Amino acid sequence: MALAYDLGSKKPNPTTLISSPPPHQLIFTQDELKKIAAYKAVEFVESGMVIGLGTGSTAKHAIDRIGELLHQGKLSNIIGIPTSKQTQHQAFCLGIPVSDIETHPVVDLAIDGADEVDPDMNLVKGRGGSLLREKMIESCCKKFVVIVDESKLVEYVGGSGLAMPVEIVPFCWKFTAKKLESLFGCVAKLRVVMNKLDDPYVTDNGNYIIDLYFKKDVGDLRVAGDAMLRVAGVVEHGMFIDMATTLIVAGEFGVTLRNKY
Ligand SMILES: O=C[C@H](O)[C@H](O)[C@H](O)COP(=O)(O)O
Repeated sequence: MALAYDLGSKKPNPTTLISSPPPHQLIFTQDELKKIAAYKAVEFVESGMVIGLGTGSTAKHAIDRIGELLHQGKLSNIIGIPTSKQTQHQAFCLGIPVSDIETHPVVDLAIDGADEVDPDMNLVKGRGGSLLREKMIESCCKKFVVIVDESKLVEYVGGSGLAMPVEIVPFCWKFTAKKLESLFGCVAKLRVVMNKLDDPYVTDNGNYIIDLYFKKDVGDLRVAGDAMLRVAGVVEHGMFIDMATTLIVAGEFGVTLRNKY
């Protein structure tokens, strides 16, 4: 075992390198790295577990793998809790039995991707539009395994310069967007359907997404998150603060695994 990089964090680094790149280094595509991280996470899945099934291109690989292991008889009695309609459909197609957190309020393990991961394992999620259901499910799981390729690692939340998604109610959305802009000095854009610039993107919950673009670090994440939630019209934000318990990163250096708790 060897210790891996820590992205400049001053804290002791508990990251463990669990596999090294092959001697004649292969170049993996980003999707291959996502798949490597996803397969590693599925090693945590045991028969009889209730599993939170994430959303997005990385989580998709994990769900495919769970379906494969079920069909091979290597896993049994799994119950999946999908974090989106898209994931529910995937689980259905793979024959993974599904439920929800009303019927199964205790989730053993959730596996999901992320858009950004900071050195404290705080996340940005929701660029795929599923942040609300993800947060509802992943906040009640015993273990939350986040799977990413190395491109998702940032020095601070918002550090990629890309969107920080916020789910809002459609009613007077421009008013809510302006409030968020003036509160944080950021740029707020309504998410629209790809190739249909006049059609707002509508979440599984019938809401809109406002993407915030910050010019600098938002500072204390809890303070910023609480301030967002105090804006009437905001349903939830995409910062997942202190929720991830395990982080699996796949990169050209190999795969690292880091436990927070
Ligand atoms: O709403 C989408 C989710 O938060 C995804 O987990 C996140 O956007 C990462 O997606 P991907 O694995 O496709 O990069």
